[in-house]
Amino acid sequence: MSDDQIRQHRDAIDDIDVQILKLINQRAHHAHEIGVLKGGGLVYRPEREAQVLRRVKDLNQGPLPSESVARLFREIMSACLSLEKPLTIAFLGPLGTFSESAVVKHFGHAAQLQPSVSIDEVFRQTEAGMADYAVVPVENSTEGAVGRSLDLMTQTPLKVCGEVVLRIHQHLMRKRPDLVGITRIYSHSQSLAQCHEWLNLHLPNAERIAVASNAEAARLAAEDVNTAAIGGEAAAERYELVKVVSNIEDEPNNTTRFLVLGQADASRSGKDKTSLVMSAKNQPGAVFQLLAPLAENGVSMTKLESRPSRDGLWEYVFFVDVEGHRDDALVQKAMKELAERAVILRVLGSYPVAVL
Ligand SMILES: C=C(O[C@@H]1C=C(C(=O)O)C=C[C@H]1O)C(=O)O
Repeated sequence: MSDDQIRQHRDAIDDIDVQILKLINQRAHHAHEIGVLKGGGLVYRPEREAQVLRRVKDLNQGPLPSESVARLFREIMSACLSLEKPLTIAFLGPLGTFSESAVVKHFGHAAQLQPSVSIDEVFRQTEAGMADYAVVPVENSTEGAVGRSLDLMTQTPLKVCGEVVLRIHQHLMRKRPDLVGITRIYSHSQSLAQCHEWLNLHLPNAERIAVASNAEAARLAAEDVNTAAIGGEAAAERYELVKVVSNIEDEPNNTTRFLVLGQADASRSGKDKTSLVMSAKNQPGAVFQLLAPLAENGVSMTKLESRPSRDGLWEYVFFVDVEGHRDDALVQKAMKELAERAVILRVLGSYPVAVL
């Protein structure tokens, strides 16, 4: 291709960029006007954002992949929303954790990050209004439930208004670019567990030390050349460590699911989920009977998780996710019947199925 042809294409791109810039700012103007009309009420509307993202994915005819288009619009909306009001999001810090990646994936880069020292603190700050939303991990495809998040979910007045599904890649990182002389490996207990087989095979003699977060692990590994950390890309970058071996997670489809909590849940988006927590009487067949109204009303269950109840020995609470919104007729009917059978039934919130 000649220089002349390249110049023609670049001229075309320059013209298009002028139009894109103008259109994005027109969009931002409308978002700002909507913000004024909301009059200080809730500015972030998860159901609308999910609809915008689904629509552009459906309309997209390429050559850009729909996932890329959705990511671009995620950032455009993030910037537009910050004109209405910048959102502050609490998550398990420090910076460099997978929770931070989940926040950015869901809210875009215009959101203000508020790293907290523990999952308890994430809930507390959001409940106290020091953060607009909380993002907490609830389950990992390899390791199962994140107990602390679930326990806190039963007590909080916050509502679930979204979910984030994040593909997790774990890397072995340290100051040196090789595996020589590693005596200790730091990581969060979940990450250590997710890389258990790889560690048994490649570093069987190194001591495994569980610490509060992967970012904390990376910080410790940066201080001592005889140690290593396991964590994500963000942790390696933040502490300037070499990724000696990438993708060491035992399960190739390793994903973590996070929930977004705020003062209210979401309205219907057309493709929603509802999270419930309930407890059954301590008698044979109780769980089966408890859940029967879901099947009888054709409401699909996407998750069932049990946790020991904290106020009764050998009593259990159940976390159940169902397809549909709490305003859907069949979901309402099923919940009414569930409420008659359960000792406790609480709706944690309805929210759009993750789009990104
Ligand atoms: C503009 C609005 O406010 C926010 C920004 C949105 C956008 O940029 O499209 C969508 C939903 C809201 O989170 C709206 O409610 O429509």
